Amino acid sequence: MQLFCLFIMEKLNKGGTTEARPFVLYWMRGLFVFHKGSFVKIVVFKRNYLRLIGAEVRDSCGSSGTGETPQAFTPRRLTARPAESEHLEGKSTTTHYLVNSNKVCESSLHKMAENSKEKGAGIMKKIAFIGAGSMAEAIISGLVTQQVIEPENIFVTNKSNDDRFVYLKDQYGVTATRSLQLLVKDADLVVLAVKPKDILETMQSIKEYIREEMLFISVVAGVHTTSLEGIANKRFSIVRAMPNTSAAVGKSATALAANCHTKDSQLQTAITLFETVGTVAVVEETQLDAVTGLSGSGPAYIYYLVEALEKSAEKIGLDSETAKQLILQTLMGAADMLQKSPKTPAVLRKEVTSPGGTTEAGLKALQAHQVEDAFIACVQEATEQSKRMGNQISKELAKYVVSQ
Ligand SMILES: NC(=O)C1=CN([C@@H]2O[C@H](COP(=O)(O)OP(=O)(O)OC[C@H]3O[C@@H](n4cnc5c(N)ncnc54)[C@H](O)[C@@H]3O)[C@@H](O)[C@H]2O)C=CC1
Ligand SMILES: O=C(O)[C@@H]1CCC=N1
Repeated sequence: MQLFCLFIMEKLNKGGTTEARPFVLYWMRGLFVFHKGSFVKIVVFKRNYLRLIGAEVRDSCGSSGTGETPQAFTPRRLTARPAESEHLEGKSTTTHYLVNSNKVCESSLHKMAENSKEKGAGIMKKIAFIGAGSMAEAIISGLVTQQVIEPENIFVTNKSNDDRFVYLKDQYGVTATRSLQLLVKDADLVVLAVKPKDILETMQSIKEYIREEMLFISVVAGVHTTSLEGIANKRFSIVRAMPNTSAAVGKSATALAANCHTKDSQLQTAITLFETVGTVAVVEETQLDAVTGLSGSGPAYIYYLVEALEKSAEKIGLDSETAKQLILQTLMGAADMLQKSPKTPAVLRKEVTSPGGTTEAGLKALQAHQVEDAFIACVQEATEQSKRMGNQISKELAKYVVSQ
């Protein structure tokens, strides 16, 4: 089984570049903690750095983003929690208490949390969340847990769910309001966390409150910064973020991309914010579709693998509880090996594979079913879908901008 984990890691890496390894590894670890439920912790693995992959991006500044946007001169790093689908109706799937179970990382974690607090204390006086769902709650939980900002200075709004307001107030002590003026007034940072389908309506309702000096963070999949600027009909600092649901356990692998109006200090604020819920990589905006296909959607691929392993365990006669425990520990062990060992996934895989042994027989079955190709196609298709969604929304917004 451990071998299968290494195999998946190898295949997912093949869909991108070797630079994707820390990213893949980080979300795998996040999944395991999320899956295990009771062993929850916040870990800010700042050593997981990603390098910028040079990419051309057109922005509202009318120029290529390469070398001009703040990310071009900022160290690229991995650092990064989910919450309200409307169906949750006030309830939450987010784990609220974050306990550090990793002794090795303890001192550096505390140091980093202190750094985040220090940075946050100076930069974040008021944060407004538009959308009070899974992603918003995940981030709020990280900020409150790490005492980056006083909870009452976190303002949230949603479309119509009052139970959700009560829940968030009780759980985190945040200020919930439907007054957009109160929400955004004096906010240094606005986090847009609505579904892509609600973007037009949301931006229309808040555009009059957007000020040039404010930092706007969008976690909305696929929606380009130029589309957000276009609909607001003004130029302002926007950082797009692509976290994943492992943010719920402080283990998101988040990627950020800033538009050309974003100051370096504002990008640092965004990094600090997402470091409270995991790791952060700074990329060009054009890379966000790939990030979405790899690590944004990534948790689902691993859950799918676990479902398949659970089915296989049943077929070979193991009881489900024993199988669950074996699968989870094998996943966690493989993730730890990948993180702590200098060996590549391929070398680690070979170490499990005795010539003529069981592993070799199992791997042959995977190859016969073209599992490698399937994983590569999976990540590529998810990436293409992110592009398609983004382009479709850009077109819809363009129609709106022209006709308004
Ligand atoms: N679920 C995931 O794994 C990930 C999701 N994302 C992105 O995060 C965003 C939010 O996702 P979730 O939190 O899962 O969604 P959700 O459905 O849980 O929450 C959406 C929130 O937006 C609010 N909303 C809708 N229209 C509004 C309006 N006009 N004004 C104010 N609030 C409004 C809803 O009331 C709700 O509170 C999406 O754009 C998604 O692409 C990004 C990364 C991963
Ligand atoms: O499936 C989706 O579209 C969103 C974006 C990344 C994860 N979930």
